[in-house]
Amino acid sequence: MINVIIAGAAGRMGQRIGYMVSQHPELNYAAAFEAAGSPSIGRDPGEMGGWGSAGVRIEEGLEAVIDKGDVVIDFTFHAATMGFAKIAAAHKTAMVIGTTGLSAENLDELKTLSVDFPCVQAPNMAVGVNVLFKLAEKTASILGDDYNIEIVELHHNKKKDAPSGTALKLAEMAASGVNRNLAEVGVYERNGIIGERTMEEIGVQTVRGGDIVGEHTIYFCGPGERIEITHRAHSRDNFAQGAAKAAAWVAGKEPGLYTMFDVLGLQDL
Ligand SMILES: NC(=O)C1=CN([C@@H]2O[C@H](COP(=O)(O)OP(=O)(O)OC[C@H]3O[C@@H](n4cnc5c(N)ncnc54)[C@H](O)[C@@H]3O)[C@@H](O)[C@H]2O)C=CC1
Ligand SMILES: O=C(O)C1=N[C@H](C(=O)O)C[C@H](O)C1
Repeated sequence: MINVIIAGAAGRMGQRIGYMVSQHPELNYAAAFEAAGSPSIGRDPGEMGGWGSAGVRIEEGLEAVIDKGDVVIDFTFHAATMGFAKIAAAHKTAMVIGTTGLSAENLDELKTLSVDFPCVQAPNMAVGVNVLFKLAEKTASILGDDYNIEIVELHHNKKKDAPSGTALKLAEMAASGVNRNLAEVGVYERNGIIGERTMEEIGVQTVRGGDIVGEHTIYFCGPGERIEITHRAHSRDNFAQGAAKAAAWVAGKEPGLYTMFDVLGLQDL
């Protein structure tokens, strides 16, 4: 069995990942931890989530549990994630990172750290979204420069980062399909007398409200027609299943930075 350590075990994702790990035939829920001072410390994450006993108690900090597992699954907060990655790299323990809001500098640092440990990092671990990433790139490359590309994402009112990591990755994939650099053409807000839209720009807009789990639409708007491709998450379970799948895949792999395309075999599509 592969022993799994779950970071942020009391969080919305940490809870569902715990359940999926407990159900996975190759995975064992070996340890859980939370931030210092969390009221969940000492509690059983399964009992907290209402799915039975996980057989572990939530501890404080990764250092307390790092020797108990083969892989750390992290869906927490970007500032914390980079600290966990340093600890996992030092212990050569595999990691699955689903936390979003990582900066370009964070991702560069992760790449450097990954010479010492195998790590899967992806802003969305649902199968359907990873297919959508590929569709965005292909559709953009087929339609070319005559179609305006716009992305709209909707999430719950507790989400801390914007735009979502998924929307940013969608924009990056579409930009790659039309040979543009997202850093140069991404537009994240429009307000006032902004003038006509340029053909090059790729718009990314954010909606926050209620308990929306996550929705992403990419629009290709051309002369006389438009294509809209939407992914809607009905619950957090697809993300959590993807995280469990990634953990089973990455344990024992060679050091390196991997994505869900590697886990799902979509790299060459
Ligand atoms: N890649 C994917 O498929 C998905 C990624 N996410 C991302 O996962 C992250 C978490 O999302 P939610 O679960 O909704 O948030 P949440 O706020 O419900 O859970 C985060 C948990 O991390 C804990 N935490 C924060 N700092 C910590 C630290 N230093 N040490 C240990 N635990 C710490 C918090 O106490 C909390 O329990 C976000 O960045 C979100 O965008 C969410 C869904 C899917
Ligand atoms: O915070 C969330 O909830 C989600 N975050 C991810 C993101 O930022 O893309 C993935 C998913 O849409 C849910």
